[in-house]
Amino acid sequence: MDTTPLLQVAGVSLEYVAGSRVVRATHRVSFDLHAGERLVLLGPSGCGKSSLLKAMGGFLAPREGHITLGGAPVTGPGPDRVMVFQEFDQLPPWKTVKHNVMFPLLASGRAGRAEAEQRALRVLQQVGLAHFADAHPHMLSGGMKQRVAIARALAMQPRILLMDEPFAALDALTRRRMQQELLALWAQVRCSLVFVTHSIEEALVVGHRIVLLSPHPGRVRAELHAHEFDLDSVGSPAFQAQAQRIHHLLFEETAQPETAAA
Ligand SMILES: Nc1ncnc2c1ncn2[C@@H]1O[C@H](COP(=O)(O)OP(=O)(O)OP(=O)(O)O)[C@@H](O)[C@H]1O
Repeated sequence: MDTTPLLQVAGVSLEYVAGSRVVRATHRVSFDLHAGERLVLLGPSGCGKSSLLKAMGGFLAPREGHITLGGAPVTGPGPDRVMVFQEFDQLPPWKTVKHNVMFPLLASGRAGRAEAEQRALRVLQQVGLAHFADAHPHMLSGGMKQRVAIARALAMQPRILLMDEPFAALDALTRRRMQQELLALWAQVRCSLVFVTHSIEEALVVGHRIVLLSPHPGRVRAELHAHEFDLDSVGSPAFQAQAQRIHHLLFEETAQPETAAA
């Protein structure tokens, strides 16, 4: 793995202004993302995980601190960073599955029609939905819709895939299967991934590294390695011990910020 960070989040505070009220979502958060790394942002509801993804996506400018991608400041959205959301309705319902996948390629000018179609069919094959290319989203299950959203993101061949609790609305079995599929897909494409969750187990399975955020406004409480864990290690003593440790760090209100390696 390259040692120069691909993305740097340095001392980033994020705020929302609603009338005269200012809501601070994160306070001086710093972490790096390396090329080909799977990084998880884990923390309780409201700690600013989604806000950090928005900022990395270029949709929210830091109030203080800065975000750089390949050494250049992030000043807005770009096709090098794509987002996958939790909601099943992120696919325009009037477009077929194939056209949903082709749309960002065409809209961003990344590909002409023939290449967009070719890429769409290839990624749909990768996510096991080649037979549903001409179906409309309402004909798909929640898991299938999320597969289309992932295919649409991967078709863009982004440098960074930003995923905001993509499996949180799925039943437990489907969620497990989707985690497995995501890891298999990642092994093929090896793009950099930032994955937001508030599930400790999911964080350990998906992440090479976990940035643990404290409650609102989010601060970095700890950084932990999770390279050694996958779906097969769920339930093992080492997995349980690391899950316990994270649980303790998340819920121990008096704990001081620390940097910890597993
Ligand atoms: N558009 C907005 N306007 C005002 N405040 C906002 C807005 N979006 C988020 N916030 C506030 O910023 C804080 C962080 O929200 P954010 O959604 O980033 O947290 P989160 O960790 O992703 O939460 P969850 O896990 O519940 O999705 C919260 O206090 C939230 O109320």
